[in-house]
Amino acid sequence: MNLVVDVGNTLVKYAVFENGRMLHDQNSESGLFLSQIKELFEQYPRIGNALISSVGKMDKKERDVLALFCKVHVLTNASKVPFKNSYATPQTLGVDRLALATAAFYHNPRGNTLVIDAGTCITYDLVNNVGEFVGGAISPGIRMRYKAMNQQTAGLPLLEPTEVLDFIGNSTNACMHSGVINGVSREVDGVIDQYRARFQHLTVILTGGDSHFFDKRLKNTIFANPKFLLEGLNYLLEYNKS
Ligand SMILES: Nc1ncnc2c1ncn2[C@@H]1O[C@H](COP(=O)(O)OP(=O)(O)O)[C@@H](O)[C@H]1O
Ligand SMILES: CC(C)(COP(=O)(O)O)[C@@H](O)C(=O)NCCC(=O)O
Repeated sequence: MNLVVDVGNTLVKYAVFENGRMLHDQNSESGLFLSQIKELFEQYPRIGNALISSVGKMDKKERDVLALFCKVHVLTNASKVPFKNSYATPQTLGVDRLALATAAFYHNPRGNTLVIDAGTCITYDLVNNVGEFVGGAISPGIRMRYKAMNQQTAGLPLLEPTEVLDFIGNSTNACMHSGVINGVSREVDGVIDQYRARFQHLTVILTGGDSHFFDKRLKNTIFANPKFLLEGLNYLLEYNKS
């Protein structure tokens, strides 16, 4: 059994796999993860290997505690990946994006795949039909846009994301929701169109904790897969075990 841990900039997500099948998955605020480890290993004592991917805050203590229970691998830019990495600065590429590209590669090995991950940031990652990660984009995430408007103005409140009824807002709150939610939907659709114009028969995967705020608004066809990154991590754990 494998345990994979994705430490993002907002949440820690983890999952237990056996023979490629996800048996359990959970979200946790970063401070809470440590207290959940013991319980997890009581429930799944056959976990033999764990892979940690972190672009957020996971300190050494958490890794050391995990290492008391099983063999721990840490995903780094030097880890083996099954695709060709053509990023010009592979040493600065987020390891979460390595996992997304790996999942794209295994799900669609001979096709062009764009993965959009709406988390703290929105990332776009393209793996082409010859198994090459070519890059993508990083843009501010949904909550980051709300926070930026609140923090960098004197008069705008901090809002929780919500459904937008019309793209024309008729109040401060409605205008902010339109700017963020309608704006992100337009951004994502526009970016997908750009990739479709360059890559034939493009498959688009949408994932990430904030994707549900705009997925229904997209005009492009996408496959929603909230567990895509965790699946990529399990592939990478198998690939790096030996
Ligand atoms: N328990 C939770 N605590 C905080 N945010 C949550 C929680 N459950 C879902 N979310 C949503 O998930 C988003 C984070 O998405 P995620 O893909 O986990 O980002 P990251 O990988 O950058 O940590 C948050 O912005 C929030 O809207
Ligand atoms: C872009 C990211 C901040 C996304 O992190 P997330 O929103 O998933 O928490 C992360 O992948 C990262 O720190 N990347 C390093 C820069 C790069 O990928 O080129």
